[in-house]
Amino acid sequence: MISVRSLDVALAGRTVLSEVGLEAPAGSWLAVIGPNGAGKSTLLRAIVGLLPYGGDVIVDGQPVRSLRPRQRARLVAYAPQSPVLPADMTVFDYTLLGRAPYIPHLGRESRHDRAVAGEVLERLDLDDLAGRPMGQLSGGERQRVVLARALAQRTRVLLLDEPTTALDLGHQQQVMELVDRLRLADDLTVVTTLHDLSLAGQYADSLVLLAGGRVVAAGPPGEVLTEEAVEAHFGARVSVAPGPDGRPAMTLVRP
Ligand SMILES: Nc1ncnc2c1ncn2[C@@H]1O[C@H](COP(=O)(O)OP(=O)(O)OP(=O)(O)O)[C@@H](O)[C@H]1O
Repeated sequence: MISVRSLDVALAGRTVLSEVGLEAPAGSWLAVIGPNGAGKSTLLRAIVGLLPYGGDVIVDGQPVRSLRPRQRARLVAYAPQSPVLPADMTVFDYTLLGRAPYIPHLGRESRHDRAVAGEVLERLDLDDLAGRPMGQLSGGERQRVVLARALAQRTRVLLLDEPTTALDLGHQQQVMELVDRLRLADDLTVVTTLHDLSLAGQYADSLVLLAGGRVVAAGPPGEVLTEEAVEAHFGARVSVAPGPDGRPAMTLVRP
C-alpha cells in the first residue's frame, strides 16, 4: 500500500505540490487526475524518490526515504511519461533493465531474468519487436516497452505516468486490462496519472484530483468526476452519466 502525508515539493524555488495526501490500499488502483501543470508527474516522481520532498511517503509500511535505490526498485516500479531512451538498445535489453535490482553488482542477468523479460514482452504484444533497436519504434510501441520494463521489475507497487497517451484505442484497452489483471492476480497497488477522465473513472477505485499542486477532490470516481468539478478545474464543459458498468462516462459538450 501507499500512504502519502503532507507532501510538499518545490522545484527551482517554486512550490509545485502543497500538503498533498493520499492513501492507496494494497490491491487498489488510484488515478491522479488534474489539468496540465497541476503537479501529477511531480507527485509520482516524489513517491518513487526521484525528487526531494517534505512530508512522508510510506510504501508497504516503509518510509521510501529510508530505502536504498535497489531496495526501493524492488518495491516500486515507475514508468515515466517520456523517458530518454537509448536509441541503439534493443527492446529486449531495455526490458531487461527492469531486472537490474535483482542482478548482483558486477554480475549478469540470470535465465530467470531473461524469462521474465520475455514473458512481459509477450503479454504486451511486443515479442515480435524484441530484437529491434528502441530508436526504430513508433511512439506507441515505445510507450509499451517503457511499461514492459516497469512490469519486469515485478514490484508490488506500480506507478504509471500517463501510460496510454500514445496508444491507439485497442492498445489503450489492452494495457489497462493487463494492468488490471496483474493488479488482481498479484494484489498490486497501482497509481496512474491519466488525462483521459473516462478511462480513469472506468479503471480506478479512487481518484485524486490535483489542481495548482493541491488535492481539490478525492474519492470514488462517481464522487470526483462531476460536471461542476471538470468545469471548475479543467475549464471544460462535459456531460457525465453512468456508463454501462455504472461508472461515470464523460462526453464533451460544445459550448
Ligand atoms: N524541473 C522543474 N523545475 C521547475 N518547475 C518544474 C520542473 N518540473 C516541473 N515543473 C513545474 O511544476 C508544475 C507541475 O508539473 P508536472 O509535470 O508535475 O505537471 P502535470 O500535472 O504532470 O502536467 P501535464 O498534465 O502537463 O503532464 C508545472 O508548473 C511545471 O512547469
